[in-house]
Amino acid sequence: MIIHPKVRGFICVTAHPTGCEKNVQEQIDITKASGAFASGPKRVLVIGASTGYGLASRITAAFGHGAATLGVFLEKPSSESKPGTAGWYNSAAFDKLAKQAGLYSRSINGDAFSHETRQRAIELIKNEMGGPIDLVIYSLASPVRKMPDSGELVRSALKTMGNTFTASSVDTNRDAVVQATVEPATEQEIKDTVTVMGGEDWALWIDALSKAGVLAKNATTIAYSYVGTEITWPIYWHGTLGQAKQHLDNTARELRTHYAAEGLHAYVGVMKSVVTQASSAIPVIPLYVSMVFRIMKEKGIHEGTIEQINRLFHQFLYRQDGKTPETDSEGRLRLDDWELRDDVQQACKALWPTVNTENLWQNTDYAGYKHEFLRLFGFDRKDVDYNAEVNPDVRFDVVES
Ligand SMILES: NC(=O)c1ccc[n+]([C@@H]2O[C@H](COP(=O)([O-])OP(=O)(O)OC[C@H]3O[C@@H](n4cnc5c(N)ncnc54)[C@H](O)[C@@H]3O)[C@@H](O)[C@H]2O)c1
Repeated sequence: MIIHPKVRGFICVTAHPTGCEKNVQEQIDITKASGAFASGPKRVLVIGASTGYGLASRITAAFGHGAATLGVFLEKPSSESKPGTAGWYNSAAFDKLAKQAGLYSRSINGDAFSHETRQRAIELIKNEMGGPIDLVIYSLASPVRKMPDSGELVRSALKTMGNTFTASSVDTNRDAVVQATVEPATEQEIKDTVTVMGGEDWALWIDALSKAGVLAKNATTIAYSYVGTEITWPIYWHGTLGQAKQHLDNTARELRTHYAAEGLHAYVGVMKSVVTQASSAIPVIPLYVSMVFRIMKEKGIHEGTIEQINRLFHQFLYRQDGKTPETDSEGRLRLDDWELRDDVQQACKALWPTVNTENLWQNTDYAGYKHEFLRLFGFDRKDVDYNAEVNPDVRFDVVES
């Protein structure tokens, strides 16, 4: 099959296996080059392990610390007419490269919200991993959750609260700056978004692992969050997603209290904005990312997904001096500290009202955004011949759930 990008709205419906493998290799190389890690986790469970922050976490744990990793994700292999998803190819590449490096790697392809998937994970930990999990990364991004007991499908809504909000956004199909209007959510939509993207499922995972005796004493768990800035607050932090993320903050507090005797360290990690499949789908974010990337690159403080997670492990979770990580007043780890620096945000605020379709490419890093978006699916790499035949049917050691 010859595979080229086919972009539909904010998603690319094709992915390239060779490009995805090279992306994974590149993240491994960056992790290795980021220096020796202090003592770290031994057995790691990553929920949402195939793309974005979850994949970067799996790579950092395995190739930075030599940890055994169990990854959970929901991806599709290739079919007769279609290549597999990027997360499928990333996970296949990770599995191959981890095994080549002598690292334990297992993957479950299934719905992380279901009790069955939790049971599958517990069985694998008990039967194969040789000890309990000492780090649980929760990195799911999903628009829908099938409730584990009732089977009901609950959908999240990307909406504001209170008033309709209109702001500049970029239509990535037409490369045009447009005005995007986001409607206020109903009470039900707010509740549903919290059900899908809040902390309930994270707590169910921790409960299940703990009850099954496969969570180590003094284990760490972290769920990723986003707070952002005044520019994105109306759509994110002050919108339905922000409500869900505040629920995540509450869940972290509850987990710390509930599992105090077990010494569980439960954190929310507030991350910077990066280009992922999840963030591309949120109005305003791609334009904000194009702006803030330009400013952070100019200041020499730009980080991508893997650099953020490397820093999370180095400077927060597994510090050389063995100290507990610094947190904000809410107990969260702030990896968005550089993005929120005053000089960065002042520059963003000054640039924001001036950006239009004509100056988009010059005044922002929109080119960088487009490039990174295609890279998510294994495209736009100079070292891959996209006109060459490639086998889309990539198999690896994966447990279907
Ligand atoms: N992208 C950003 O800029 C950004 C910034 C801060 C925080 N975050 C947070 O990081 C977390 C991960 O987001 P991302 O941007 O890396 O997203 P992503 O789209 O790259 O990854 C989502 C992962 O979830 C998995 N997944 C989705 N539904 C699933 C299901 N039902 N069962 C099993 N796996 C499922 C996917 O397979 C994938 O591995 C989210 O909580 C997000 O809010 C993202």
